[in-house]
Amino acid sequence: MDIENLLQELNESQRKAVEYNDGPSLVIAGAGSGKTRVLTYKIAYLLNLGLPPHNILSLTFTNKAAREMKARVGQLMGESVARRLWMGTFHSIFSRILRTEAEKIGFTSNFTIFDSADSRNLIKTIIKEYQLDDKTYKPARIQAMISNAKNALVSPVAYAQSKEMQEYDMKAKIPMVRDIYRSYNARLQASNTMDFDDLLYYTNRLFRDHPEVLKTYQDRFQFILVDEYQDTNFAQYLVVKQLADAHHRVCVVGDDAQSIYSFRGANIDNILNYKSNYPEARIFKLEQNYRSTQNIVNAANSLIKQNKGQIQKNVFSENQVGEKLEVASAFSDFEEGIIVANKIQDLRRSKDSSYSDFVILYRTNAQSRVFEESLRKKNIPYRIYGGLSFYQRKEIKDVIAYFRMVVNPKDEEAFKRIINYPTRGIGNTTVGKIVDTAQLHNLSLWETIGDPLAHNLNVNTGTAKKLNDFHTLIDGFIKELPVASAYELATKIVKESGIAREAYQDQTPEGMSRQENLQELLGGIHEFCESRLEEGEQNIGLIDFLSEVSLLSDQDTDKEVEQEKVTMMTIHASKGLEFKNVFVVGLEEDLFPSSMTKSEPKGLEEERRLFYVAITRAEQFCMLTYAKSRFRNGQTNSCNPSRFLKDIDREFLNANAGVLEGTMGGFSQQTQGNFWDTVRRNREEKEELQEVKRKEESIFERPQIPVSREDKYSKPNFVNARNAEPKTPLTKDIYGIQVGAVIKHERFGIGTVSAIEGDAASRKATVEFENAGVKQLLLKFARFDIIG
Ligand SMILES: Nc1ncnc2c1ncn2[C@@H]1O[C@H](COP(=O)(O)OP(=O)(O)OP(=O)(O)O)[C@@H](O)[C@H]1O
Ligand SMILES: [Mg+2]
Repeated sequence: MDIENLLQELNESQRKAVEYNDGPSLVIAGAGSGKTRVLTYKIAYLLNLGLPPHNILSLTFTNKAAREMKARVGQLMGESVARRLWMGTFHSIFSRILRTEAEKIGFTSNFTIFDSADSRNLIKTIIKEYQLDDKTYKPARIQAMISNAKNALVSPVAYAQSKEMQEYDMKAKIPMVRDIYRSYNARLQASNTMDFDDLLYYTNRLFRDHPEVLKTYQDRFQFILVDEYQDTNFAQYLVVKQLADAHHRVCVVGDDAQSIYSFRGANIDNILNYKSNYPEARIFKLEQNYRSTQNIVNAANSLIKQNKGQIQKNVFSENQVGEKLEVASAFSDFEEGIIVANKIQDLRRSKDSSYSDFVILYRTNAQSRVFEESLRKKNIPYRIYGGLSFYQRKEIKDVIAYFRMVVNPKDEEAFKRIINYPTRGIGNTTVGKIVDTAQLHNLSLWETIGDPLAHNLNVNTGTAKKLNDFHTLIDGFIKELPVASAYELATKIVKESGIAREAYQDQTPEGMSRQENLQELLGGIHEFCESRLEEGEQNIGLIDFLSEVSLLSDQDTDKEVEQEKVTMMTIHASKGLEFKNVFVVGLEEDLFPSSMTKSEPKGLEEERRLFYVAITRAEQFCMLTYAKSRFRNGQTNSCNPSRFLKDIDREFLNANAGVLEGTMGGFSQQTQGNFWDTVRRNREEKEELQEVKRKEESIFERPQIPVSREDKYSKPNFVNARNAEPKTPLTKDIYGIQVGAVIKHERFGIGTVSAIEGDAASRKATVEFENAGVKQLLLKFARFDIIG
């Protein structure tokens, strides 16, 4: 595309921001003003200037955001160029770098990644080994403390040496945290595994300790771009700084009013200090919001004005004035569900909208349940985004543990998960012995069972044989690793491990669902291989699949937005997205703002920013709802409307008489002195907050209501946006396809089926496509809709 035409699609300030590339720049602007657009167009602009795509590093907050940006750059500059960009989340980009450089930091390139549950399990084990009381040393709390330390780049040694940390831990009566931290890290390293925080921590260490490596990456990344900069933490900030130090060609965009991740260590100072880091930095402000109506923008402005600590911004919209924000009160959470479902149905008819134009945003995942019910009653299709993720399901985690074990046999948590799954008569006592022996000899669990006799593993011959069989089984898979594709090896593992047999013997509904999930997993791996092959890569092994899967975060567990479904998600997950119609629900004191944030002004301001993020997702219509009673923690409580409703200027609200009555009047903000407190002062608050949040999450875990499989969870789209059409289920004669049927295939477009052959898994259709010629589709994997 001609670059001049491209720049025409920007306003004056955006254009200036895109064209300035001589040094560091910061785009600071309110929601919907085109920050992400500036980054995307800047990439196109740089490519057009001749900068090779592999010299551009672009960091986003979610994999989904990266995919979208890549797709857009692809449209502008061609797909093959877009593919070569270094574009992804901090975690995915840095894990890629760490795999290449693993040896330099004491790992090997096949390291596996612990998810949060694995980390917690290891911490639990260590607490037990130290014979500490887990009521005092609460694993969740210790995990949060270690995570905070890592994000602040405090190593176990530095932790142990810090007087401040020690004083804090003594006061909190948990003086052994430093020992737990040390053991935890040593164990991770010994088992060649990293937790999520390590991906950032070790990248920093790598660059700090290996200047020659840093130099390589500084040279590679000639231009660095960061979206959602307000939510970067110290480790992320520092790694960007190190990379950009050589050339200062870095552009970050963000909005301090949308900083909502301080509980994960995000530090808004990064935005505020940008200018002191780079005195020569140019700052660009964007003021025009292109997303929302004037009423929505003005309402959001009036809300965020109530926060003391923020950079002054002027945000306006020249779109239509639009409708006022509607406020609705319900007698109960149940009724709230009905109100929202009715409104969706009305609006869909009156505005001829599609279901995918609607989103329901809530503060906590637990709130989705009532909406699931009310939408289902009305036959409104919906999708929960970031709900119980496919990869968190037990049977899937079990299979993934096998994969991890095969890729990295030292992986301790994976070992423990599968040593007796499917049941093979290796009990806890034996596992205990293996763990003890491993520690005694400084070996991994895997090495210990490799030669039980040599290591004096005190087990009887029967058990020794079982261990030996297990070892042989896994070893067989390991041998296949270099030669088999991810799909081939995964299929072999599912079969030969006995997992498939176990699932297929179980004909209960749960068993059937397990079978479907296994099928779905293998189908997904197949697609993954196919799409990578299409992208020109070769030898797509299990390790490639595993790297991709381990980095999927909550926000990425989506199916595609284009589907004809109402979306439900937490506000945290909605960052950066936009929808025509937005419902922000559960606007009640103690829920939103949540009870644990109310007592401190900083917490309250963050909650208010969260509300700001929610409202600013809306393009045309926004409804705010609250219930007067709600079922929580096993009982029905009466609730008061959120004080935030009062924060919005009445002129932008459409509230029936009495709806706003009882909202907290005259709530006065305490003066906060210096809003951005020192790290030290924050620490206690943050930990407490995290602890309560975790607790809340576990209390509120969504009860599982049997719904259709698709709605029950959402499977991450790790392939790419091409999987846009609803997936054909993988069961038997499901294809329901006949000769003569007209189908729409996601890649080949429209075509007519001319023949069908083969049985069950190998059933194939020959299709004459209008524009893609004749193709044979393996129905098990083909993605299409029957349209006639
Ligand atoms: N100059 C423009 N002309 C037309 N549309 C625009 C322009 N700038 C931005 N938009 C559109 O406005 C919407 C918001 O833009 P974008 O998502 O880039 O904003 P943002 O500042 O990143 O928002 P957020 O803070 O929510 O992440 C998008 O749909 C984008 O395509
Ligand atoms: Mg954005």
